[in-house]
Amino acid sequence: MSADQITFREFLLSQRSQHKLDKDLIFLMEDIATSCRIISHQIRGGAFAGRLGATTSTNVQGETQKQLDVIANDVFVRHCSNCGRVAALVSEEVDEVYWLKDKPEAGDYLVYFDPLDGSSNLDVNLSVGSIFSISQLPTAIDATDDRSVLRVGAEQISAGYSVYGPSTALVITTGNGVHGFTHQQGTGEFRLTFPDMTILEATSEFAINASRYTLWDQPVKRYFDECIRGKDGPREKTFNMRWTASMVAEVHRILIRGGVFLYPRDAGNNADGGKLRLMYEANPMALIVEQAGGFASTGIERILDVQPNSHHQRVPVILGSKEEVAVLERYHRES
Ligand SMILES: O=P(O)(O)OC[C@H]1O[C@](O)(COP(=O)(O)O)[C@@H](O)[C@@H]1O
Ligand SMILES: [Mg+2]
Ligand SMILES: [Mg+2]
Repeated sequence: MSADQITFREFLLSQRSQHKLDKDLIFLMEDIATSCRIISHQIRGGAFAGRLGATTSTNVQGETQKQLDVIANDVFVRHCSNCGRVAALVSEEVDEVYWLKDKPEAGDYLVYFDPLDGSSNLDVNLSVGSIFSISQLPTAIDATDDRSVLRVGAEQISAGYSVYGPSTALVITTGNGVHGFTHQQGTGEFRLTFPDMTILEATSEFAINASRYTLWDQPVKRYFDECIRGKDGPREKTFNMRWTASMVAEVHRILIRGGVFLYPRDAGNNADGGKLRLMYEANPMALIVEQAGGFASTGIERILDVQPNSHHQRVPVILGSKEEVAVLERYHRES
């Protein structure tokens, strides 16, 4: 371990002095790191403790909840409630907004999270993760009004995700670049192993669930067909494809070696507006991708500019290497 692999706390304290981070934000981010550490432990021991498999309950998305979805949600709620500046929590696994304060003040935090992302991978031992986003209330509000959590993505003050894969990683931004940490067995510390992560502008690797091909709109079909035609096609280069069914794993791969990830709105999810959720999947990942020099779009507009109309709203997602996202936006404009 080299000396510069500083701990998560040391890193946040250095960001505090450089970028005037609020001390309460540091405490909250440490509570989130603790949640990820505990969830990582719960997942890795899942098979022994009978924590794999589904519950009998469904969440607001109409999905059957995995046992670990519920466990991870409870861990986030317990730890994020420690910080006295948190006004409300919004979780993928819970219908209503969790208000922690009756009279929230200006500047209080709003924490949005997907406690377990890629949960269909759990029982087959593939990578999953957690995603979080933090915004602030612009003004004090007299009563707990759910509309006040509908903040535009560009207002986020911090976002991040963890991946529970071969190792446990935690990747964050506070608006000052993107930095990745790896969980160190033994000490339990998250140590800085990927400082200043950046996304390659050009790539020849894309990720999409190709089994939905017949459901796609023309711009996405055109993009996919051209990638598949490779060197002999209009793109004149060979493309590789990946699909892990876990957004966190896709985004982590893109931060490390570039690429583009798509979950478009299609004939199958059109009524819902898409598959992935704006407030705790698309927005945090869009902030991270943009902070790393990539771009995130619905195909039509920048994800961070989407005005939310519900805290479980879904949107089309196209994110990653700038050049490929630009091609896809152009195909949407031309269609
Ligand atoms: O089942 P599909 O179509 O492959 O969808 C996979 C996508 O759904 C998700 O699993 C949705 O997230 P959750 O597991 O948190 O519900 C994404 O992580 C992933 O990109
Ligand atoms: Mg998810
Ligand atoms: Mg989830």
